[in-house]
Amino acid sequence: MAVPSVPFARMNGCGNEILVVDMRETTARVRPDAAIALAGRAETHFDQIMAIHQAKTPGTDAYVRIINADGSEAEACGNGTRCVVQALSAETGQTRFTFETPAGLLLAEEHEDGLISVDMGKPRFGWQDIPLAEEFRDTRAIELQIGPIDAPVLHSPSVVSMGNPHAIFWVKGDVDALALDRFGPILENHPIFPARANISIAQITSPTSLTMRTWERGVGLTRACGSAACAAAVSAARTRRTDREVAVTQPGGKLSILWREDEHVIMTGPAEWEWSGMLDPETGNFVRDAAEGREIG
Ligand SMILES: N[C@@H](CCC[C@H](N)C(=O)O)C(=O)O
Repeated sequence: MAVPSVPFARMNGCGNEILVVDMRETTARVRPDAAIALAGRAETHFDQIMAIHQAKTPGTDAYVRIINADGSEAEACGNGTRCVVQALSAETGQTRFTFETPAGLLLAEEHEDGLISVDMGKPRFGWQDIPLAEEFRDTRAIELQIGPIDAPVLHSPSVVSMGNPHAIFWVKGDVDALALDRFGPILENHPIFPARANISIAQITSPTSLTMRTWERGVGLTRACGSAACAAAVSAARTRRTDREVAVTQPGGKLSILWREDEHVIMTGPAEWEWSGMLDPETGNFVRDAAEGREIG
């Protein structure tokens, strides 16, 4: 039986390329093959698909699945969540949302200035939570390095779960100077990370700011990664490199991250709509809307 097409919007959060797909009127799912096909085309190339499904739990606004460009599913996506907020608030005027994801609940709010805050929950630091393949008592700096044994290029990352696994390598110099495209895939798939990991390199630029780049699990190099920004901010504060509130600069833009005293991490930043269309979630075939409308529903 043919699956009806569903509306989708091409958006970005600080340059993180997002397809917001509205699955609320169908029981179908975005198939991994369809995602891979969409990621492979220049026009619909994306880092994550945010598939919005009917809410499963009373009190929540939607159930959201997060699909990486390689068809794998992720537990968290900060930049994509802001895009979902913007798409739904454009449709309904609602500004506060509670989303359910496979990893739990996310609270989000659009502010008057258009910026969007997402409560990304509490970071987890236990080695089984991240997860790591073996016990590390101190996850502020684990024994892992890349490059010659006596002159490693990258070493001793902080590791943390923001719902999804992150490793942050601290560097003194320019984050653009390192070949993350070469080291990223090796580290993402390193045996120490049984669920793979998002790999970032970060430079502290002041007690309230850092600059970073990320090799995303299931994607590759991205212009921004919200959960990685949270992971870096939390790890920087935890290792006394910065305060608990920092401005994070990534190639695609800036995010503000606050690690509150109650341990919740609040990420604030923009989301941008680009264009809309209709999509077959089983094949990845799509048509662009002729008239550039604003809503996805
Ligand atoms: N871009 C996202 C993170 C997406 C998920 C990640 N690739 C994973 O597999 O964990 C963000 O903004 O957080």
